[in-house]
Amino acid sequence: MLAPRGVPPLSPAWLSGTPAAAPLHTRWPFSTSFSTAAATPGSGASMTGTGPSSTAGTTTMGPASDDGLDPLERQRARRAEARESKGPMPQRGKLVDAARFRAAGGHGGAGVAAFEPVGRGRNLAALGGNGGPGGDVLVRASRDAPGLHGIMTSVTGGRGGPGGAGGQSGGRGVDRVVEVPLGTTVRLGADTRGLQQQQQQEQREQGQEAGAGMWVEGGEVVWEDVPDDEDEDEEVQEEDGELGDEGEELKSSERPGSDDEGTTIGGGPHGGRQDSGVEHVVELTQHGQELLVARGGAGGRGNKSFPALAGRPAPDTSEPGQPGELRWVILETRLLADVGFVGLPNAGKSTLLGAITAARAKVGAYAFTTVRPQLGTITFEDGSRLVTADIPGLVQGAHANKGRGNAFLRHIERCRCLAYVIDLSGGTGSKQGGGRGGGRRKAPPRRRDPGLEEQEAFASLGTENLTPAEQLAVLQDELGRYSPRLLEAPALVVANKLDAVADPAAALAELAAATPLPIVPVSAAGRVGLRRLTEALRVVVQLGEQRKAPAVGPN
Ligand SMILES: Nc1nc2c(ncn2[C@@H]2O[C@H](COP(=O)(O)OP(=O)(O)OP(=O)(O)O)[C@@H](O)[C@H]2O)c(=O)[nH]1
Ligand SMILES: [Mg+2]
Repeated sequence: MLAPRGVPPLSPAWLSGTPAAAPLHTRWPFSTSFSTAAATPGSGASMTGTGPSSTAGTTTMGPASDDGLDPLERQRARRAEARESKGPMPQRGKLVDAARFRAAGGHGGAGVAAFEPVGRGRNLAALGGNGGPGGDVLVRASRDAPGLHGIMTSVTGGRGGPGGAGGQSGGRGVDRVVEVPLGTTVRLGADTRGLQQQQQQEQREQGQEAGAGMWVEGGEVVWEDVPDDEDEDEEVQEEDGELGDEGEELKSSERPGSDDEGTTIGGGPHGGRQDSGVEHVVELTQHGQELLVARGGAGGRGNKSFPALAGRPAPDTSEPGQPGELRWVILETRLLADVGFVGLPNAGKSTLLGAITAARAKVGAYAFTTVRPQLGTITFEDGSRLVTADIPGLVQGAHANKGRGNAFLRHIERCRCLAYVIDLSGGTGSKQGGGRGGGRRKAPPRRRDPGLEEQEAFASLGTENLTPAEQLAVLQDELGRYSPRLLEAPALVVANKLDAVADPAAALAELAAATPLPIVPVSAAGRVGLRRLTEALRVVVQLGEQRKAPAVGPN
């Protein structure tokens, strides 16, 4: 079946006043010549893929000294240190547009009881210092944060240092910062530790708990009913475990307005269902904007801070530090990637993602090998980064939800720029080329998702029967019918499978005649033209940003 004609012409307004009919588009600041002989693996960009990188604690700090801590507290400190030394627990490289982590303010340092002889040694003065406050956990918006896919599952502020003899106060615990992309919505759950303490306080006030309070034991104040935060930690850890290989990515039922894919957030930060217990919703839009999500606990008082009564021995009372706030933090971002790969099934999108980033998306010579968007990061020599998303293949009728097209179109909507990935060998009758599996077609593996059976019914709608220009027409038609705004996104065309075409120049010229968009010829499998492609993607994103600039000004 041929693609529908009469696709609305793309407006190349963002490429000011340039001719549209050149066979290869020379207006780009990179060369459009190509050679099938010279493989250009990678690019000036290094391929960092989807590795964890977005969470940045400013520093980590174990307990400075356990002096003055009781054995239980020392054990906790050791365990906390061991947990810290394990480093971040990255989430897997697949799409994450919502993530959740547990934020725990650092435990306050213990105050100490210490004495100094006064009056020819006959009396003792109390000189035990206060413990330092625990470090806070903050969420900071950064234009360099690649996405939410590297967020740690649990972030704990540094522990406050214990007070010292001689009246010295303990040091402040180190703050931990989680970096998120601009436009991330942060939803803060209730402070579970605070709530627990509040409940216990209420129970005490109602007299249900006789004898609740504090007493001095072995020179230290013991608080009755202070919750055992270590046990609480264990509970949370178990909960982490239950999330299994989904990491902390939210289940769709936990997200406001999420679709069956579990990846799209509808209704905006305030439009969706409120998660129970969620107290605050804040959107971080400015680079460097910070939100304190869990405050560190107060340091305990040393005995120098307790009143000395005349004629009585110096007070030997000191307090342990207070635990920090503990709450779930839910992060959501609407922007999925800088560039989305849009193409029919089998066009080679996943192969391309794997070739220009370190992401290892599954590749197969059958339609719908990719069932969920995959992310990869290109890191350029100057340190700048681009996040690319491999979106599952679209079929004709996607706008009417054929082949689960709506879910995929929603992902496309959330990409800054688009790269139409076209199989240059399509519709030529040639049987070479990976589009046809290089002659060997693998059977689709068993998949867990029952909805995919429907997709398999569309397996014949890959690139096989359509010429490059027809593929592009189908894609643009589907995007335009779903949302005309999608056709205004900055875009380029990636003419893939160059190696599988007998006369690439003719095929490219034919494609160029059908679109004003820049065309970058590549062979993802042969690793040809990849450097030029990554540079071109960077230009598209930059041009998109320039174009956007006046639009965001005051109107
Ligand atoms: N000859 C040739 N084959 C390629 C090239 N790029 C991809 N292929 C083959 O094309 C087939 C489909 O590749 P994928 O990367 O899985 O295609 P896709 O667009 O991700 O497909 P879906 O996930 O189903 O949408 C595989 O057999 C690849 O080996 C290329 O540059 N040249
Ligand atoms: Mg794929």
